[in-house]
Amino acid sequence: MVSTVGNLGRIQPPRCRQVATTSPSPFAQGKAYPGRLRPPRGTGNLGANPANSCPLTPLGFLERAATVFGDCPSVVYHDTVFTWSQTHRRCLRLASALVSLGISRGDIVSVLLPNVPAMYEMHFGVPMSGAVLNTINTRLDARTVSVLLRHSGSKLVFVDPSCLPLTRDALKQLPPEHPAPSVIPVEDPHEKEFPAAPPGTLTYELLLDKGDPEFEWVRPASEWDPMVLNYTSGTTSAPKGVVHCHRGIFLITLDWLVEWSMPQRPTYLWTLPMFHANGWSFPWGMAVVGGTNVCLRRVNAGAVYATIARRGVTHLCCAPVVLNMLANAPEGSRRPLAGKVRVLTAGAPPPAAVLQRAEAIGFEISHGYGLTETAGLAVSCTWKKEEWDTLPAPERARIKARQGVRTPGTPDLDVIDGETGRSVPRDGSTMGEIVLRGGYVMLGYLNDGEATAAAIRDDGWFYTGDVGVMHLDGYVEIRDRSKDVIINAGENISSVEVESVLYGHPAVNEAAVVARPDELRGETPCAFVSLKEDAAGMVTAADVMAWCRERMPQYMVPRTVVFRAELPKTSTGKIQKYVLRNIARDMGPARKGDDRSSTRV
Ligand SMILES: Nc1ncnc2c1ncn2[C@@H]1O[C@H](COP(=O)(O)OP(=O)(O)OP(=O)(O)O)[C@@H](O)[C@H]1O
Repeated sequence: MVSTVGNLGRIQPPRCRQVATTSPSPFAQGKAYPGRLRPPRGTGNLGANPANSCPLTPLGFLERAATVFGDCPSVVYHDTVFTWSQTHRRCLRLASALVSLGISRGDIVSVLLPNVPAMYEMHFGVPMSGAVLNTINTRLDARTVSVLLRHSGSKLVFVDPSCLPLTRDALKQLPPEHPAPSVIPVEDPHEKEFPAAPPGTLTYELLLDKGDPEFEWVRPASEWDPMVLNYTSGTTSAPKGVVHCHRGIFLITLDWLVEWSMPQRPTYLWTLPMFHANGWSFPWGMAVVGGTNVCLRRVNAGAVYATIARRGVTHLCCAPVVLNMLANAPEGSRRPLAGKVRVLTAGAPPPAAVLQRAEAIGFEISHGYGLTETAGLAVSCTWKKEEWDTLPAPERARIKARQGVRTPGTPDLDVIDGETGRSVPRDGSTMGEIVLRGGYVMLGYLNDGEATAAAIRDDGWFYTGDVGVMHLDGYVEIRDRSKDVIINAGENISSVEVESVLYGHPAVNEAAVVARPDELRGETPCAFVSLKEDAAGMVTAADVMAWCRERMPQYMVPRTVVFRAELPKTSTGKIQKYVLRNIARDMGPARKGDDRSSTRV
């Protein structure tokens, strides 16, 4: 059992590709990596020195925001509005109060909160105490929360009133010898349904009252010090504990402000849960640009459209499932967009049809790709305005559905053949594993050296486990997760490609394609489909197959179509393909003639 993440930290720099040089570098004697730091003495000793080697950390963004944007709104929730100088002081109070509770450098502090102001403050206040922030997905079940609390050795948990029963159940499931973390409730005066904490309870606001707003926050001793611990979504296996350091978070935060051309003082709507890979680094990013963080406890189409209109939202991030919800929202809950709303979507493949529908409503969409292990998005479908803006809408959407190129902060990205380790040809069809390297790749998985070594290999690449192709223009496109590829008589079928055709069907709301065992061909595609409300019962499996047959090679056409009212999703909104795969497997091998039958499970 651990209570700190001291076992992760600075590792050997990877062996990167060397650039051939013909003349000796004038800086040959400088140090490539900070070793023992000395003050510079003459030109022969250039390199790292105490003035250029102070640890990079995103925490300093807050102090700067208080100076530059002090009176501007920082966090908005219902009728509560904080300014940047208030947020700065509240985070210092939080940090100092944690220290006075005995929290020290490297301890884990967990958080079970939706997107409320306290959740925003945790992203600064917790690491400013020297602790490591662990945001836990509020939609998990008690058993999983218990596993995570035990695995992380968390010392303290901040809990939303809606998650208190869940937390109590989770704590009950901890083994008797495991020290239970202290629980601090975070009350929400805007939600009348939650009873007030019993008198004498140390709540979040009472804790802040005890804190010192002038606190000298605990700076990292090294930029490699762990700062956050995030568990993966558990789409393919049990969630893994990903640890990131100050340096990595600093780099990815600035990277995305550049890549998304973020202006000063945006109005940013929190539709993406901050517990999901720290909201792709935008909690820290908003402090850089003095944005207004508009918090939303519950995300549904009506609330999102209403908040966009009321607050003049300019930016939001969301998974494709939320984009689909906004695009398919019935007229009643949709409102016309008064201004430009820029949306960044990632987390799962966004079908071209969904992108097209959302853009038709007026959203300006960017698409990125990343993993919990990369602290956010490492790849972006960077838009070539002059070249692509004039294309017809379906073509634009098809191009935008590709995951794209490395962001400015990603030094290297490739798609490689698993056996030879060589780059696949740029032909848009040869599949390989997507690999990358960059300063924000995780330190590793907490207490899991084996999984860390499998993901970060001696060849200097981080292996994503995603299967993709490289297009002629250097843009990458995901074809599947390695576990989701369907192998049909030796031919690889990308489930994502089949899904994107299904999403084009006017009656389809959601679609997921998995492998079903097949007597003759090994595996065949099995499509699970939910229909839009007004199309329920109007479409048959044969209709769906006919739609596919007209748009893809015969071997890719689903041999089985299963209609469901809703598809099972992970707590981060990803369709749980392993659940569907089990259903398809339990259906038994597909036999000749099955493709004429309509299936309803
Ligand atoms: N734009 C995108 N297009 C396609 N897939 C994406 C995109 N962005 C992210 N993904 C998928 O999400 C994965 C990263 O998700 P995350 O880190 O939340 O955990 P998970 O991989 O879903 O869970 P686990 O690793 O526990 O199975 C990527 O490996 C990729 O498969």
